[in-house]
Amino acid sequence: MLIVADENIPLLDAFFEGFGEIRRVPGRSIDRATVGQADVLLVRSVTNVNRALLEGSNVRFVGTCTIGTDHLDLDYFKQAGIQWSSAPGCNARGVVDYVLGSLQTLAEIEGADLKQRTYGIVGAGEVGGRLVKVLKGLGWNVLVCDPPRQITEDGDYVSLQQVIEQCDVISLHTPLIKSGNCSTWHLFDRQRLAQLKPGTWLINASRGAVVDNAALREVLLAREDLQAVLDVWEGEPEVDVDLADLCVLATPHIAGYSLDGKQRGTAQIYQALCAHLGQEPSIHLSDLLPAPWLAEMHLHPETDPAWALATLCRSVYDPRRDDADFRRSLVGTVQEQRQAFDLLRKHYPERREIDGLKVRINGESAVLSQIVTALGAEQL
Ligand SMILES: NC(=O)c1ccc[n+]([C@@H]2O[C@H](COP(=O)([O-])OP(=O)(O)OC[C@H]3O[C@@H](n4cnc5c(N)ncnc54)[C@H](O)[C@@H]3O)[C@@H](O)[C@H]2O)c1
Ligand SMILES: O=C(O)[C@H](O)[C@H](O)COP(=O)(O)O
Repeated sequence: MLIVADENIPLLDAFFEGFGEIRRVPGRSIDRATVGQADVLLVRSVTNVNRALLEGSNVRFVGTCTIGTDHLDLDYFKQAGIQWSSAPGCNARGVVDYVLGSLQTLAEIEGADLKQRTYGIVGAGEVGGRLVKVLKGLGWNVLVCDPPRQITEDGDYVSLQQVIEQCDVISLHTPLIKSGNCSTWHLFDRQRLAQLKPGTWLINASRGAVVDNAALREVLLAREDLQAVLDVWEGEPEVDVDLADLCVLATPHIAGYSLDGKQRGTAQIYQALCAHLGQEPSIHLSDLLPAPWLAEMHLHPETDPAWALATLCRSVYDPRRDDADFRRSLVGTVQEQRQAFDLLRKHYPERREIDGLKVRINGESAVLSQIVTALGAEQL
């Protein structure tokens, strides 16, 4: 069996060498010639997989080690009888950590009290759902907008208009859907952006085109009260540098890039390929993930809760370093910037999720205990 795989998929040998030959290719270079003889194609989000790529090839299984599927032509797969799998939820916790770390930076810059703000989560699936749980666990005021879920489930959902009118912080976690009733392409267009409440913080770690980037640039120029955090960009790896300059935090699509999340993505696709081939999975991620660098923290029971929250969030992930690295890369020609965007992602430093962190409170403190539990760390 020949497996053609994006070279940036971690643990390729560990999970897939037993199936046959693995041919590693840069994701943006995967073309018809590369996949022609392949039986299995393993990609990340940068490879568009469609009829133009696959027609006439041997490929019968496509795996994407990502949550997003907007780079896959699923209608064509169905028509052509090609099996496929994504990795739902694999890096969702990494994105939650990114949002939490961003909130700490925003609060610091604005001198704001995070618990006094109203949060609007747009899209409450794998990522948004986990984020809602953490924010509600902290006792914060959260509004959730998810029209597709609202139609099929009971639950406390609000409209997008309510989010725009009532929320101080809006975090976007929808898929990129380009047509239909629940289209999210330019969900935040010029009109909606102009309606944001004074002082709103807008965070987008979903897909770039969920926000009209040109409109956001104009609105941010006109309204100094708004603050934006962008991890994803319309047209990435090309980035609107003027827009990046106007953001409080700007990062190169790394919100979900925890080591755990990336390796989990590979493991999920390995399991899906085993199922496709009717094999029992024999390789387990728990045997491969290294121990985290930071394993345990101790808190005095009288620790200031806001300091404890900030310290725990930032001990896991602080987006300011990624922001600084990214801003330094936004120089030179457009081609150089595109390459830098990909290189920052290819050589991303090790970052872990909070589940691996154990926290001991040296005495009784209900408020600290609530924070540790809400964040998802293990309280000793
Ligand atoms: N920046 C990153 O590194 C990163 C990492 C992981 C995921 N993502 C992206 O984040 C997004 C969310 O991922 P997920 O795993 O939570 O997806 P998901 O499919 O689990 O959840 C998406 C939710 O959005 C809802 N939704 C759909 N249309 C909507 C609309 N018009 N308005 C409001 N809600 C709507 C769906 O009902 C669903 O509950 C995706 O775009 C994914 O590609 C980005
Ligand atoms: O959809 C996802 O899972 C994320 O956006 C993921 O972080 C994309 O990363 P990539 O595949 O581009 O490396």
